[in-house]
Amino acid sequence: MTTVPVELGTRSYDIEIADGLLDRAMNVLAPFVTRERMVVVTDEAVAKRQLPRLKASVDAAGITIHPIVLPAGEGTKSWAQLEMLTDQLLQLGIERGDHVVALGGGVIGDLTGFAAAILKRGCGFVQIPTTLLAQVDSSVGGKTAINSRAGKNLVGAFHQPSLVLIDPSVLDTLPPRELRAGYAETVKYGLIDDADFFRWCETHGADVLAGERAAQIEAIERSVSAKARIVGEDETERSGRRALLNLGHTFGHALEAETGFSDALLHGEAVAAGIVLAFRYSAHKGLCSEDDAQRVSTHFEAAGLPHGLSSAGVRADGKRLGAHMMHDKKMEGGTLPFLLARGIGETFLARDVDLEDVAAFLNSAD
Ligand SMILES: NC(=O)c1ccc[n+]([C@@H]2O[C@H](COP(=O)([O-])OP(=O)(O)OC[C@H]3O[C@@H](n4cnc5c(N)ncnc54)[C@H](O)[C@@H]3O)[C@@H](O)[C@H]2O)c1
Ligand SMILES: O=C(O)C(=O)C[C@@H](O)[C@H](O)[C@H](O)COP(=O)(O)O
Ligand SMILES: [Zn+2]
Repeated sequence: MTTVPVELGTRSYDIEIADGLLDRAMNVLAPFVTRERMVVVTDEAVAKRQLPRLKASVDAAGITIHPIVLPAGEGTKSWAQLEMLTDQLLQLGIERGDHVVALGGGVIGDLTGFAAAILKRGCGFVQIPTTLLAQVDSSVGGKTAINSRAGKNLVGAFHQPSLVLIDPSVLDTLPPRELRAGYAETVKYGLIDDADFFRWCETHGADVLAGERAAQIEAIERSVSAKARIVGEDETERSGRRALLNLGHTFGHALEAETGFSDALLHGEAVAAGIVLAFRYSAHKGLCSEDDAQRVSTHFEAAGLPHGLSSAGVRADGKRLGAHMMHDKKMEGGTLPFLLARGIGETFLARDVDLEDVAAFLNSAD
Protein backbone atom coordinates (compact mmCIF):
# COMPACT_ATOMS: atom_id res chain seq x y z
CA MET A 1 0.00 0.00 0.00
CA THR A 2 1.21 3.51 -0.78
CA THR A 3 0.42 6.30 1.66
CA VAL A 4 0.45 9.91 0.50
CA PRO A 5 0.04 12.37 3.39
CA VAL A 6 -1.86 15.62 3.01
CA GLU A 7 -0.12 17.99 5.43
CA LEU A 8 -2.61 20.50 6.81
CA GLY A 9 -1.79 20.77 10.51
CA THR A 10 -4.75 19.63 12.59
CA ARG A 11 -6.65 18.79 9.38
CA SER A 12 -3.95 16.47 8.00
CA TYR A 13 -4.95 13.06 6.62
CA ASP A 14 -3.65 10.18 4.56
CA ILE A 15 -4.44 9.00 1.05
CA GLU A 16 -4.14 5.18 1.05
CA ILE A 17 -3.68 3.57 -2.37
CA ALA A 18 -3.66 -0.17 -3.11
CA ASP A 19 -5.10 -2.48 -5.72
CA GLY A 20 -7.96 -4.45 -4.14
CA LEU A 21 -8.09 -2.20 -1.06
CA LEU A 22 -11.90 -1.98 -1.19
CA ASP A 23 -12.11 -5.70 -0.35
CA ARG A 24 -10.16 -5.08 2.86
CA ALA A 25 -11.44 -1.56 3.45
CA MET A 26 -11.96 -2.08 7.20
CA ASN A 27 -8.17 -2.35 7.61
CA VAL A 28 -7.96 1.41 7.03
CA LEU A 29 -11.52 2.49 7.85
CA ALA A 30 -11.64 1.03 11.37
CA PRO A 31 -10.36 4.14 13.21
CA PHE A 32 -13.23 6.16 11.70
CA VAL A 33 -16.01 3.72 12.57
CA THR A 34 -17.41 4.81 15.93
CA ARG A 35 -20.68 2.85 15.86
CA GLU A 36 -22.02 -0.52 14.79
CA ARG A 37 -23.44 1.14 11.69
CA MET A 38 -21.63 2.87 8.81
CA VAL A 39 -23.52 5.39 6.69
CA VAL A 40 -22.40 5.21 3.06
CA VAL A 41 -23.55 7.74 0.45
CA THR A 42 -23.30 6.49 -3.11
CA ASP A 43 -25.09 6.61 -6.47
CA GLU A 44 -27.20 4.04 -8.28
CA ALA A 45 -24.45 2.78 -10.60
CA VAL A 46 -21.81 2.52 -7.88
CA ALA A 47 -24.30 0.85 -5.52
CA LYS A 48 -24.64 -1.96 -8.07
CA ARG A 49 -20.99 -2.24 -9.09
CA GLN A 50 -18.83 -1.50 -6.04
CA LEU A 51 -20.93 -1.22 -2.86
CA PRO A 52 -21.12 -5.04 -2.46
CA ARG A 53 -17.31 -5.16 -2.16
CA LEU A 54 -17.25 -2.53 0.60
CA LYS A 55 -20.19 -4.24 2.31
CA ALA A 56 -18.41 -7.60 2.43
CA SER A 57 -15.42 -6.10 4.23
CA VAL A 58 -17.59 -4.09 6.63
CA ASP A 59 -19.97 -7.02 7.34
CA ALA A 60 -17.01 -9.22 8.21
CA ALA A 61 -16.11 -6.74 10.96
CA GLY A 62 -19.62 -6.98 12.44
CA ILE A 63 -20.62 -3.50 11.21
CA THR A 64 -23.86 -2.85 9.30
CA ILE A 65 -23.84 -0.59 6.26
CA HIS A 66 -26.66 1.91 5.92
CA PRO A 67 -26.55 2.96 2.25
CA ILE A 68 -28.03 6.22 0.95
CA VAL A 69 -28.32 5.77 -2.80
CA LEU A 70 -28.70 8.91 -4.94
CA PRO A 71 -29.26 9.32 -8.69
CA ALA A 72 -26.07 9.28 -10.78
CA GLY A 73 -24.88 12.37 -12.63
CA GLU A 74 -24.03 16.05 -12.28
CA GLY A 75 -27.69 16.97 -11.58
CA THR A 76 -27.26 15.40 -8.13
CA LYS A 77 -25.02 18.30 -7.03
CA SER A 78 -28.20 20.28 -6.32
CA TRP A 79 -30.07 22.00 -3.49
CA ALA A 80 -32.79 19.34 -3.73
CA GLN A 81 -30.39 16.43 -3.26
CA LEU A 82 -28.48 18.29 -0.55
CA GLU A 83 -31.70 18.80 1.37
CA MET A 84 -32.72 15.15 1.01
CA LEU A 85 -29.28 13.97 2.05
CA THR A 86 -28.97 16.20 5.11
CA ASP A 87 -32.53 15.27 6.19
CA GLN A 88 -31.62 11.58 6.02
CA LEU A 89 -28.34 12.08 7.87
CA LEU A 90 -30.19 13.98 10.63
CA GLN A 91 -32.84 11.25 10.85
CA LEU A 92 -30.05 8.72 11.25
CA GLY A 93 -28.74 10.71 14.20
CA ILE A 94 -25.31 11.45 12.76
CA GLU A 95 -23.20 13.22 15.37
CA ARG A 96 -20.27 15.56 14.88
CA GLY A 97 -17.82 12.84 15.82
CA ASP A 98 -19.22 10.40 13.24
CA HIS A 99 -17.82 9.82 9.75
CA VAL A 100 -20.03 9.54 6.70
CA VAL A 101 -18.48 7.57 3.83
CA ALA A 102 -18.68 8.95 0.26
CA LEU A 103 -18.41 6.02 -2.16
CA GLY A 104 -18.50 7.30 -5.74
CA GLY A 105 -17.20 9.82 -8.21
CA GLY A 106 -16.72 13.55 -7.83
CA VAL A 107 -20.46 14.19 -7.71
CA ILE A 108 -21.00 11.99 -4.65
CA GLY A 109 -17.75 13.22 -3.04
CA ASP A 110 -18.54 16.93 -3.54
CA LEU A 111 -22.13 16.59 -2.33
CA THR A 112 -21.40 14.35 0.65
CA GLY A 113 -18.44 16.50 1.65
CA PHE A 114 -20.63 19.60 1.59
CA ALA A 115 -23.36 17.86 3.59
CA ALA A 116 -20.69 16.83 6.13
CA ALA A 117 -19.39 20.42 6.25
CA ILE A 118 -22.76 21.87 7.23
CA LEU A 119 -24.34 19.03 9.22
CA LYS A 120 -24.39 20.20 12.83
CA ARG A 121 -21.71 22.72 11.62
CA GLY A 122 -19.41 19.91 10.62
CA CYS A 123 -19.10 16.15 10.96
CA GLY A 124 -16.41 13.82 9.65
CA PHE A 125 -16.30 12.17 6.26
CA VAL A 126 -14.18 9.68 4.35
CA GLN A 127 -13.68 9.61 0.59
CA ILE A 128 -13.70 6.32 -1.33
CA PRO A 129 -13.40 7.59 -4.92
CA THR A 130 -14.59 5.24 -7.66
CA THR A 131 -13.85 7.22 -10.84
CA LEU A 132 -10.41 8.09 -12.19
CA LEU A 133 -11.36 11.75 -11.87
CA ALA A 134 -12.18 11.36 -8.20
CA GLN A 135 -9.07 9.23 -7.57
CA VAL A 136 -6.67 11.75 -9.13
CA ASP A 137 -8.40 14.95 -8.07
CA SER A 138 -11.76 15.50 -6.40
CA SER A 139 -11.36 13.22 -3.37
CA VAL A 140 -8.32 15.20 -2.20
CA GLY A 141 -8.19 18.78 -0.96
CA GLY A 142 -11.56 19.41 0.66
CA LYS A 143 -13.31 21.47 -2.01
CA THR A 144 -16.98 20.53 -1.55
CA ALA A 145 -19.94 22.06 -3.36
CA ILE A 146 -23.21 21.92 -5.20
CA ASN A 147 -24.09 23.81 -8.37
CA SER A 148 -26.51 26.74 -8.32
CA ARG A 149 -28.65 28.26 -11.06
CA ALA A 150 -25.88 30.81 -11.60
CA GLY A 151 -23.17 28.24 -12.19
CA LYS A 152 -20.76 25.55 -11.19
CA ASN A 153 -19.80 24.84 -7.55
CA LEU A 154 -21.07 28.24 -6.44
CA VAL A 155 -22.37 27.03 -3.08
CA GLY A 156 -19.88 25.09 -1.04
CA ALA A 157 -17.24 24.96 1.66
CA PHE A 158 -13.70 23.83 2.28
CA HIS A 159 -14.04 20.72 4.44
CA GLN A 160 -11.26 18.14 4.47
CA PRO A 161 -11.96 14.41 4.62
CA SER A 162 -10.33 12.34 7.38
CA LEU A 163 -9.12 9.65 4.99
CA VAL A 164 -9.03 8.96 1.24
CA LEU A 165 -9.13 5.26 0.31
CA ILE A 166 -8.15 4.59 -3.31
CA ASP A 167 -8.57 1.18 -4.93
CA PRO A 168 -7.68 1.40 -8.66
CA SER A 169 -9.42 -1.95 -9.33
CA VAL A 170 -12.80 -0.17 -9.11
CA LEU A 171 -11.91 1.44 -12.44
CA ASP A 172 -12.54 -1.90 -14.16
CA THR A 173 -16.30 -1.23 -14.08
CA LEU A 174 -16.05 2.45 -15.05
CA PRO A 175 -17.40 3.28 -18.55
CA PRO A 176 -14.53 4.21 -20.96
CA ARG A 177 -15.93 7.70 -21.53
CA GLU A 178 -15.73 8.39 -17.77
CA LEU A 179 -12.17 7.02 -17.66
CA ARG A 180 -11.17 9.43 -20.43
CA ALA A 181 -12.82 12.35 -18.62
CA GLY A 182 -10.81 11.60 -15.48
CA TYR A 183 -7.66 11.33 -17.54
CA ALA A 184 -8.00 15.03 -18.47
CA GLU A 185 -7.54 16.03 -14.81
CA THR A 186 -4.50 13.72 -14.64
CA VAL A 187 -2.77 15.39 -17.58
CA LYS A 188 -3.50 18.74 -15.90
CA TYR A 189 -0.81 18.11 -13.25
CA GLY A 190 1.85 17.72 -15.93
CA LEU A 191 0.76 20.90 -17.65
CA ILE A 192 0.73 22.90 -14.40
CA ASP A 193 4.32 22.42 -13.26
CA ASP A 194 5.68 19.00 -14.20
CA ALA A 195 6.73 18.72 -17.87
CA ASP A 196 8.26 15.31 -17.12
CA PHE A 197 4.83 14.01 -16.04
CA PHE A 198 3.27 15.38 -19.24
CA ARG A 199 5.90 13.45 -21.25
CA TRP A 200 5.01 10.37 -19.18
CA CYS A 201 1.36 10.91 -20.12
CA GLU A 202 2.26 11.15 -23.80
CA THR A 203 4.02 7.76 -23.50
CA HIS A 204 1.74 5.93 -21.05
CA GLY A 205 -1.65 7.68 -21.34
CA ALA A 206 -2.92 5.00 -23.72
CA ASP A 207 -2.04 2.32 -21.11
CA VAL A 208 -3.99 4.20 -18.42
CA LEU A 209 -7.01 4.33 -20.72
CA ALA A 210 -6.61 0.69 -21.72
CA GLY A 211 -6.93 -0.35 -18.06
CA GLU A 212 -3.28 -1.27 -17.55
CA ARG A 213 -3.08 -1.34 -13.77
CA ALA A 214 0.57 -0.35 -13.23
CA ALA A 215 0.10 2.72 -15.42
CA GLN A 216 -3.13 3.62 -13.63
CA ILE A 217 -1.45 3.34 -10.23
CA GLU A 218 1.47 5.51 -11.33
CA ALA A 219 -0.92 8.10 -12.76
CA ILE A 220 -2.94 8.17 -9.53
CA GLU A 221 0.10 8.32 -7.23
CA ARG A 222 1.77 11.11 -9.19
CA SER A 223 -1.48 13.07 -9.42
CA VAL A 224 -2.46 12.91 -5.75
CA SER A 225 1.12 13.66 -4.68
CA ALA A 226 1.00 16.82 -6.80
CA LYS A 227 -2.42 17.77 -5.50
CA ALA A 228 -1.44 17.10 -1.85
CA ARG A 229 1.63 19.31 -2.30
CA ILE A 230 -0.31 22.22 -3.79
CA VAL A 231 -3.19 21.96 -1.32
CA GLY A 232 -0.67 21.83 1.54
CA GLU A 233 0.76 25.14 0.30
CA ASP A 234 -2.58 26.96 -0.07
CA GLU A 235 -5.51 25.06 1.43
CA THR A 236 -8.22 27.65 0.74
CA GLU A 237 -6.95 29.14 -2.55
CA ARG A 238 -5.90 32.43 -0.98
CA SER A 239 -2.30 32.80 -2.19
CA GLY A 240 -2.87 31.93 -5.83
CA ARG A 241 -0.94 28.65 -5.58
CA ARG A 242 -4.01 26.41 -5.39
CA ALA A 243 -5.61 28.35 -8.23
CA LEU A 244 -3.14 26.51 -10.51
CA LEU A 245 -5.38 23.44 -10.06
CA ASN A 246 -8.03 25.46 -11.87
CA LEU A 247 -6.12 25.30 -15.17
CA GLY A 248 -8.70 25.06 -17.96
CA HIS A 249 -11.60 25.45 -15.54
CA THR A 250 -12.66 29.06 -16.27
CA PHE A 251 -13.18 28.04 -19.89
CA GLY A 252 -14.35 24.55 -18.87
CA HIS A 253 -17.01 25.68 -16.41
CA ALA A 254 -18.37 28.08 -19.05
CA LEU A 255 -18.62 25.15 -21.49
CA GLU A 256 -20.38 23.05 -18.84
CA ALA A 257 -22.84 25.91 -18.23
CA GLU A 258 -23.48 26.19 -21.99
CA THR A 259 -24.29 22.48 -22.17
CA GLY A 260 -26.54 22.63 -19.10
CA PHE A 261 -24.32 20.64 -16.68
CA SER A 262 -25.48 17.52 -18.45
CA ASP A 263 -24.17 14.30 -19.94
CA ALA A 264 -23.64 16.25 -23.17
CA LEU A 265 -20.27 17.36 -21.78
CA LEU A 266 -18.72 15.76 -18.68
CA HIS A 267 -16.63 17.87 -16.31
CA GLY A 268 -13.37 16.21 -17.36
CA GLU A 269 -14.26 16.67 -21.03
CA ALA A 270 -14.94 20.36 -20.43
CA VAL A 271 -11.60 20.63 -18.62
CA ALA A 272 -9.75 19.04 -21.57
CA ALA A 273 -11.31 21.53 -23.99
CA GLY A 274 -10.74 24.35 -21.48
CA ILE A 275 -7.06 23.52 -21.08
CA VAL A 276 -6.55 23.56 -24.84
CA LEU A 277 -8.31 26.94 -25.02
CA ALA A 278 -6.09 28.28 -22.22
CA PHE A 279 -2.97 27.15 -24.12
CA ARG A 280 -4.31 28.47 -27.44
CA TYR A 281 -5.11 31.84 -25.84
CA SER A 282 -1.62 31.88 -24.23
CA ALA A 283 -0.09 31.27 -27.67
CA HIS A 284 -2.36 33.94 -29.20
CA LYS A 285 -0.96 36.43 -26.64
CA GLY A 286 2.61 35.37 -27.43
CA LEU A 287 3.10 33.86 -23.97
CA CYS A 288 3.76 30.30 -25.10
CA SER A 289 4.68 28.71 -28.41
CA GLU A 290 2.07 27.52 -30.92
CA ASP A 291 3.96 24.21 -30.87
CA ASP A 292 3.26 23.70 -27.17
CA ALA A 293 -0.41 24.58 -27.61
CA GLN A 294 -0.63 22.14 -30.51
CA ARG A 295 1.13 19.41 -28.51
CA VAL A 296 -1.47 19.74 -25.73
CA SER A 297 -4.33 19.67 -28.22
CA THR A 298 -2.89 16.64 -30.02
CA HIS A 299 -2.56 14.71 -26.77
CA PHE A 300 -6.17 15.29 -25.71
CA GLU A 301 -7.39 14.45 -29.20
CA ALA A 302 -5.39 11.22 -29.17
CA ALA A 303 -6.98 10.38 -25.83
CA GLY A 304 -10.43 10.75 -27.40
CA LEU A 305 -11.18 13.96 -25.51
CA PRO A 306 -12.57 17.31 -26.70
CA HIS A 307 -9.78 19.69 -27.63
CA GLY A 308 -11.58 22.93 -28.38
CA LEU A 309 -15.03 24.44 -28.79
CA SER A 310 -16.32 22.46 -31.76
CA SER A 311 -15.19 19.08 -30.42
CA ALA A 312 -16.88 20.03 -27.11
CA GLY A 313 -20.07 20.72 -29.05
CA VAL A 314 -20.16 24.41 -28.07
CA ARG A 315 -20.71 27.40 -30.36
CA ALA A 316 -17.95 30.03 -30.62
CA ASP A 317 -19.93 32.75 -28.87
CA GLY A 318 -17.55 34.85 -26.79
CA LYS A 319 -20.31 37.00 -25.30
CA ARG A 320 -22.28 34.05 -23.91
CA LEU A 321 -19.19 32.22 -22.67
CA GLY A 322 -17.79 35.43 -21.14
CA ALA A 323 -21.08 35.95 -19.26
CA HIS A 324 -20.71 32.50 -17.65
CA MET A 325 -17.14 33.36 -16.69
CA MET A 326 -18.31 36.39 -14.68
CA HIS A 327 -19.47 33.90 -12.00
CA ASP A 328 -15.98 32.42 -11.59
CA LYS A 329 -14.98 32.20 -7.93
CA LYS A 330 -11.55 33.64 -8.73
CA MET A 331 -13.08 37.08 -9.52
CA GLU A 332 -11.21 39.82 -7.66
CA GLY A 333 -12.66 43.34 -7.54
CA GLY A 334 -14.49 42.82 -10.81
CA THR A 335 -11.55 41.37 -12.74
CA LEU A 336 -10.98 37.72 -13.50
CA PRO A 337 -7.52 36.20 -13.10
CA PHE A 338 -6.83 33.53 -15.74
CA LEU A 339 -4.61 30.45 -15.65
CA LEU A 340 -2.30 30.86 -18.64
CA ALA A 341 0.89 29.11 -19.69
CA ARG A 342 4.40 30.07 -20.74
CA GLY A 343 4.85 26.50 -21.92
CA ILE A 344 4.17 22.92 -20.90
CA GLY A 345 4.66 22.67 -17.12
CA GLU A 346 4.74 26.46 -16.80
CA THR A 347 1.23 27.54 -15.83
CA PHE A 348 0.77 30.84 -14.03
CA LEU A 349 -2.04 33.05 -12.75
CA ALA A 350 -2.38 36.14 -14.95
CA ARG A 351 -4.15 39.06 -13.28
CA ASP A 352 -4.10 41.42 -16.26
CA VAL A 353 -6.33 39.60 -18.72
CA ASP A 354 -9.15 41.56 -20.33
CA LEU A 355 -12.31 39.44 -20.44
CA GLU A 356 -13.43 41.28 -23.60
CA ASP A 357 -10.21 40.19 -25.26
CA VAL A 358 -10.86 36.57 -24.21
CA ALA A 359 -14.41 36.86 -25.60
CA ALA A 360 -13.06 38.17 -28.92
CA PHE A 361 -10.58 35.26 -29.02
CA LEU A 362 -13.42 32.79 -28.39
CA ASN A 363 -15.49 34.26 -31.24
CA SER A 364 -12.90 32.99 -33.69
CA ALA A 365 -11.74 29.90 -31.77
CA ASP A 366 -12.34 26.38 -33.03
N1 LIG B 1 -13.76 18.77 -5.31
C1 LIG B 1 -12.85 18.83 -6.24
O1 LIG B 1 -11.69 19.17 -6.00
C2 LIG B 1 -13.20 18.41 -7.63
C3 LIG B 1 -12.20 18.15 -8.56
C4 LIG B 1 -12.56 17.75 -9.84
C5 LIG B 1 -13.89 17.57 -10.16
N2 LIG B 1 -14.85 17.80 -9.21
C6 LIG B 1 -16.26 17.56 -9.51
O2 LIG B 1 -16.43 16.17 -9.74
C7 LIG B 1 -17.58 15.97 -10.56
C8 LIG B 1 -17.25 14.96 -11.63
O3 LIG B 1 -16.89 13.75 -11.02
P1 LIG B 1 -16.83 12.39 -11.84
O4 LIG B 1 -16.21 12.62 -13.15
O5 LIG B 1 -16.26 11.38 -10.93
O6 LIG B 1 -18.37 12.13 -12.15
P2 LIG B 1 -19.52 11.30 -11.41
O7 LIG B 1 -19.39 11.34 -9.97
O8 LIG B 1 -20.79 11.78 -12.03
O9 LIG B 1 -19.25 9.81 -11.90
C9 LIG B 1 -19.29 9.54 -13.27
C10 LIG B 1 -20.25 8.38 -13.62
O10 LIG B 1 -19.58 7.17 -13.36
C11 LIG B 1 -20.37 6.30 -12.56
N3 LIG B 1 -19.43 5.53 -11.74
C12 LIG B 1 -18.64 6.01 -10.75
N4 LIG B 1 -17.78 5.06 -10.35
C13 LIG B 1 -18.05 3.96 -11.08
C14 LIG B 1 -17.48 2.66 -11.13
N5 LIG B 1 -16.40 2.34 -10.42
N6 LIG B 1 -18.03 1.77 -11.98
C15 LIG B 1 -19.09 2.11 -12.77
N7 LIG B 1 -19.63 3.33 -12.78
C16 LIG B 1 -19.12 4.25 -11.95
C17 LIG B 1 -21.28 7.22 -11.81
O11 LIG B 1 -22.47 6.55 -11.45
C18 LIG B 1 -21.54 8.33 -12.83
O12 LIG B 1 -22.57 7.95 -13.68
C19 LIG B 1 -17.95 17.32 -11.12
O13 LIG B 1 -19.09 17.79 -10.47
C20 LIG B 1 -16.76 18.19 -10.78
O14 LIG B 1 -17.12 19.53 -10.60
C21 LIG B 1 -14.53 18.22 -7.97
O1 LIG C 1 -8.96 21.32 -6.02
C1 LIG C 1 -8.92 22.37 -6.66
O2 LIG C 1 -8.52 23.43 -6.17
C2 LIG C 1 -9.39 22.39 -8.07
O3 LIG C 1 -9.52 23.47 -8.65
C3 LIG C 1 -9.67 21.09 -8.72
C4 LIG C 1 -10.62 21.17 -9.90
O4 LIG C 1 -10.32 20.07 -10.74
C5 LIG C 1 -12.10 21.04 -9.50
O5 LIG C 1 -12.88 20.91 -10.66
C6 LIG C 1 -12.64 22.11 -8.61
O6 LIG C 1 -13.88 21.76 -8.09
C7 LIG C 1 -12.82 23.41 -9.33
O7 LIG C 1 -12.85 24.37 -8.35
P1 LIG C 1 -13.74 25.66 -8.40
O8 LIG C 1 -13.26 26.39 -7.20
O9 LIG C 1 -13.45 26.35 -9.68
O10 LIG C 1 -15.15 25.23 -8.30
ZN1 LIG D 1 -11.88 19.87 -12.25
